[in-house]
Amino acid sequence: MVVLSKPNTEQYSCIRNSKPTTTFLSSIPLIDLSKPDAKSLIVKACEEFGFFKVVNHGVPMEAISKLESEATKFFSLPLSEKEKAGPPNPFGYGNKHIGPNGDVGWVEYLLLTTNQDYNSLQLSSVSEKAQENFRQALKDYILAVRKMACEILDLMAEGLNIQPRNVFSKLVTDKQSDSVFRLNHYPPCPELAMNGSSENRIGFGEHTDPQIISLLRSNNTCGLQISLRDGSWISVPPDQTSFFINVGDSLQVLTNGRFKSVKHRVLANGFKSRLSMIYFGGPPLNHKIAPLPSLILKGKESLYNEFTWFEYKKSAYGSRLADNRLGHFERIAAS
Ligand SMILES: C=C1C[C@]23C[C@@]1(O)CC[C@H]2[C@@]12CC[C@H](O)[C@@](C)(C(=O)O1)[C@H]2[C@@H]3C(=O)O
Ligand SMILES: O=C(O)CCC(=O)C(=O)O
Ligand SMILES: [Fe+2]
Repeated sequence: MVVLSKPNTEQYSCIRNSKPTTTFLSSIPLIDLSKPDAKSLIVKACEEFGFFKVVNHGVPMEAISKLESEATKFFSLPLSEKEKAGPPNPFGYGNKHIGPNGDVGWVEYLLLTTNQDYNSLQLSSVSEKAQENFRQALKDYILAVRKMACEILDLMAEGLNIQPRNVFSKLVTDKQSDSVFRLNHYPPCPELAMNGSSENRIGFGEHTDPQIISLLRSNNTCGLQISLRDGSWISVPPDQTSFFINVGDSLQVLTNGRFKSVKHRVLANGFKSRLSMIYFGGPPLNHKIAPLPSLILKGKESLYNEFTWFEYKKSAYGSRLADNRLGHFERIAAS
């Protein structure tokens, strides 16, 4: 069992009597990637929610199970062993502290750059063989999930009627792509189990993802919520056989606000641990991000000032999780 060092309960955000947090949205957009209507349904989902669920995704169940089992082994190590892979600056093992600006959550994680030479990744002092198994599982999984990311990004371009078809996917296939991979482990939170109270505790605080696209797979433990435009929070029923896709801030800009970067968060659970694996597809650091000209509608203007991914990341790392990071780059409309 993973024991997190004793929490200072004051640090954690609790949510009581907020707008409904337990509603399960019966209609989270569901996309079957093998169906011909996938592209139009993806565009609709990105416009309405910035979020959808994918089946027939092509990621082999074997790659998923292998990584899940390696990650479970890693998070089961004693804290002192895991800490050998930390602190996260920004990459490495982290525990409760998220990012450099004081955010905390009931979570431990491993954050990696996908450009990493995994052979140099020292995960802990466990045997070389065990480390090699973990590295291989990471490589296989990331390769498969990046393929799916490209397929989805190509379908988005097709659905938006823009060319070339790889206008979005080429940013994540680029050798210099600044993509990130994250394993999050949310241990059961004993206080929630004891109280039997209606209180919730934050596992991972509300935020939008800064990159282009995020592909999330979790075990069967609930906790993920998305925010709707009216400010209400919707619980996403877990499904370990599917993937959940988020539009990131950069894709919102590339589409001039047509696709919405979805605000989301994770609530801790009193009884079950949650394990999630997220691939964040990002562009090369020097890539200039601005609305694609073909997506600026006639008579409309760009809603954003151009910035490089490096500039956006730098600004993001100076922000708190819940901050509106895109706000700094919004263009003030000329009156
Ligand atoms: C508080 C922070 C953590 C974060 C960097 C930031 O300063 C603001 C964005 C956060 C986020 C959210 C999505 C991803 O999990 C993440 C890796 C990312 O790219 O932006 C995290 C950052 C992090 O945990 O380092
Ligand atoms: O762990 C999860 O389920 C989601 C976490 C998340 O949103 C993130 O790491 O950016
Ligand atoms: Fe996220």
